Amino acid sequence: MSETALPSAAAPQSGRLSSWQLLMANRLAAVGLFALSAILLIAILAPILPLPDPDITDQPNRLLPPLSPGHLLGTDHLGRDILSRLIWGTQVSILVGISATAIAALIGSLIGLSAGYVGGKADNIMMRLIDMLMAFPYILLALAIVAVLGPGLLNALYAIAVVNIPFFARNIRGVTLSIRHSEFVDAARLSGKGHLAILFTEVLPNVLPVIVITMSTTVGWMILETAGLSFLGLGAQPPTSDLGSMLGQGRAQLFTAPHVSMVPGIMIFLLVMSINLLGDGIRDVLDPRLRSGALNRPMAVTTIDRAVKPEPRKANAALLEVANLETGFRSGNRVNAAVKGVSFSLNKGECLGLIGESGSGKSVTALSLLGLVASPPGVISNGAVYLDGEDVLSQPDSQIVAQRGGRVSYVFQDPLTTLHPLFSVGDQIAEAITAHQRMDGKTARAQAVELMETVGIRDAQQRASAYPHELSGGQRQRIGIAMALANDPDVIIADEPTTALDVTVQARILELLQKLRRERGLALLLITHDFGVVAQICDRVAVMKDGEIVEQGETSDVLRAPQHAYTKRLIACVPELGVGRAFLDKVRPLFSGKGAEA
Ligand SMILES: Nc1ncnc2c1ncn2[C@@H]1O[C@H](COP(=O)(O)OP(=O)(O)OP(=O)(O)O)[C@@H](O)[C@H]1O
Repeated sequence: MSETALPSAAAPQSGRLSSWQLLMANRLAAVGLFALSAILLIAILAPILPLPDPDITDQPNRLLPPLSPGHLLGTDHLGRDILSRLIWGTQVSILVGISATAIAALIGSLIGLSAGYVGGKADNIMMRLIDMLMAFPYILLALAIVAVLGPGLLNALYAIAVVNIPFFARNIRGVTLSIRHSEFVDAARLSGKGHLAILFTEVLPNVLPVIVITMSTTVGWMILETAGLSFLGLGAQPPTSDLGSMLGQGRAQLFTAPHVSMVPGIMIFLLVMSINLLGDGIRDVLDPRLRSGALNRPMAVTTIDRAVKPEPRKANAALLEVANLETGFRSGNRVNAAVKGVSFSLNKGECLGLIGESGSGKSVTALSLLGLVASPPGVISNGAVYLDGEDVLSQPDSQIVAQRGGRVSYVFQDPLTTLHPLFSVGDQIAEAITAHQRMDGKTARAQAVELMETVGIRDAQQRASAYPHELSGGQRQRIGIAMALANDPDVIIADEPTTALDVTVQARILELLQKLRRERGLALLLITHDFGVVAQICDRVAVMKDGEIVEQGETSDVLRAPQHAYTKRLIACVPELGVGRAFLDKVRPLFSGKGAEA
């Protein structure tokens, strides 16, 4: 983690940027866009430019060099003006390339969408046919198609489109497969939507960016392939010419008049290069992670931009003390504060509950403690986090990384998303151990099994080989706790560790945390939105609202005499069993009163 200066608003790291800004921030894409725009403009303006007819031959003036009077780029072997042929030929090449891409994208995407969505036998048959197409070398296949249809620009276009259909079909099928059983698709199915409606309103919008990206990255390739067929005399037929046929006709004069073939060659290079650079840029812009700067992040560190550096605390400081912490998220030039001047402390063996409604800033506070708020866009703009009196946020990155999972560890809300799906849980706990301690794999694995026993997993030896998806929600959460305990930490931050679990499993997990706290003298920062949980295990509680702590104190005191209206409402939300209507009557005035805060 580093104390970095605020990057300029124009830099891609500065938060959410518009698509245009993001594209322009990518210099190569910007160069590609300007080069392509210039080429397109000239090609479009071809009919009104003062150019000689590209097909008029002039034998006495054949093979004139560039910069000859009246012929800026010289003439070819029939005395035709190369500049005029180049501009008209570029227009033809672009039109053919774009049309071939559109045809391949349309047919390939429809095949991919239906194969991926329907699955089963239909998918198998379609994909095997696609495999057969892909098994031929593409140029051979294109040549075979042109041989059957006959030479000509239109037939070359069809051939190039056909050989590229598999590319689209495979890509789109893959994406469709991955989303066809997503929750939102299942929800649409449950709502009674038909297959076609689901395919076009639920699946297609999610696949569209991939189609656009694939098109933008293949159009250059298709122009090149069409030029290849024309070069071989199978594409554009005289008098029509495209860049490939110009290149082919110049081949015979390669040594006597190299400009005849070099000029279209350079244009093909510029055209394909600019399209590819722009295509790569568009692909990056369409990736939502890039918009937040996620792909620019070098590592999990939070930018710290504090005007005032805090003093170290004196001796006898609390184990963990958070002083006036302010964390926000950059959006363009602004920083939107998510945590505003939060202060609390936690002693050895103590449990502090951090409670508040969704979005009140609990997780951002917890992640700020060891610089885990992703930057960009996160930034800590004020305050300090003291661990045994030393400000963690002033320490070098290596020291902070060593504290993570070492002295302070986290238990996250949903272990299914935080555990690696491809490694056994035993290996993952062992990895958490070896990340901080030197030991051989066998010892680490044995310790992992011990930890699994500590957190109450039966048949730990055997279950250590299980993968996360083979365990129940409660077991996975126990694995999360075992990983947090791996290096005997001083502080455990548990971010809503029981939210995803049913009440009986929740009670057992809370009991386990309580037991570990007593036995190991752990300090526990428990993040929750449930006062019932706080009442069950926390010594003290801090209530958060809109990024601020509005009230804190001993749990029993806060429960008995809450001071803030918001705390009263949170407490009132814990239902009492068997009270029924009386509970609703008690709660209703708290939420409908004129003075009640939103
Ligand atoms: N990456 C981000 N970019 C912009 N704003 C963010 C980001 N992450 C969090 N926020 C904002 O910070 C605020 C606090 O979020 P936080 O996740 O801390 O809430 P929370 O109290 O933990 O909520 P929950 O109980 O739902 O997990 C929210 O307004 C949220 O929109």
